Amino acid sequence: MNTVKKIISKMAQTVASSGGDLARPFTVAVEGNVGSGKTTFLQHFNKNQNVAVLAEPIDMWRNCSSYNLLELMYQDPKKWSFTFQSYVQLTMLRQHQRKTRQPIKLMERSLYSARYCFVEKLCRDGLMAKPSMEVIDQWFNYVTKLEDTQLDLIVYLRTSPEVAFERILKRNRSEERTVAFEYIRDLHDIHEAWLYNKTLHKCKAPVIVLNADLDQSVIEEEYMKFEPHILNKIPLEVKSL
Ligand SMILES: Nc1ncnc2c1ncn2[C@@H]1O[C@H](COP(=O)(O)OP(=O)(O)OP(=O)(O)O)[C@@H](O)[C@H]1O
Repeated sequence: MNTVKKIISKMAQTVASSGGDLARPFTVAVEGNVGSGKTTFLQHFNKNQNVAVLAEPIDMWRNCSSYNLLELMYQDPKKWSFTFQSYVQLTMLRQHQRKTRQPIKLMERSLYSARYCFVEKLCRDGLMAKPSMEVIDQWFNYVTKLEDTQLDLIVYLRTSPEVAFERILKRNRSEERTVAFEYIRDLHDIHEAWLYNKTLHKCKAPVIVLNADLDQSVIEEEYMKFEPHILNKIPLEVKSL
């Protein structure tokens, strides 16, 4: 056996004995406003056998030992936001740490959008008390230093707030019936500041921006344009945001 074959064979044995979980996979977070089409985007990659697709743990938020934390948060944000965000942080951390056999991991949202977009919004609206923010932040700072929580790429599904809001109205999710356009507009502005204008918070991963206003009938073409980067076939230059 030549040397290269020996190395490959040794690597294969090591991977097999470790259950396929050697290094952190190439990790991509799919971000964008509520209603931006993250689910549709993930479905496109679901068929690829090199990609582990991790949907947002929204079902867990709706059923935490039978409590619907998402609904409680929308009904009374002042009372329930800390509880909800604590649980979001825990469930997101689990997603980041989930072992996968595939070399690419595509996550719907991340610890980062929870903190930089949603907690940011609660803070701006005065809906989360300062001591609660401090606890969320200390947890966040601690867990985002772990190797498992690092991101290699962010895909930003960029929509106009009007389109996102229209989609939310159309899907008619029961917990979201009280969502106002202003909420979506503010979340849009925060996503823009974080991922487009890069004026809010630091993040080490490069960002790909997709036009997610496009109709479902043509959006596949937009996905295909960026697919080689998402599948890490053409790595993007790493720049600090
Ligand atoms: N960290 C968070 N804090 C508060 N609410 C959150 C948080 N993450 C998600 N949500 C809420 O959970 C619901 C799901 O929103 P999200 O944008 O994550 O997915 P989505 O709208 O189902 O995705 P898409 O429509 O892009 O496929 C929304 O009602 C959103 O407001």
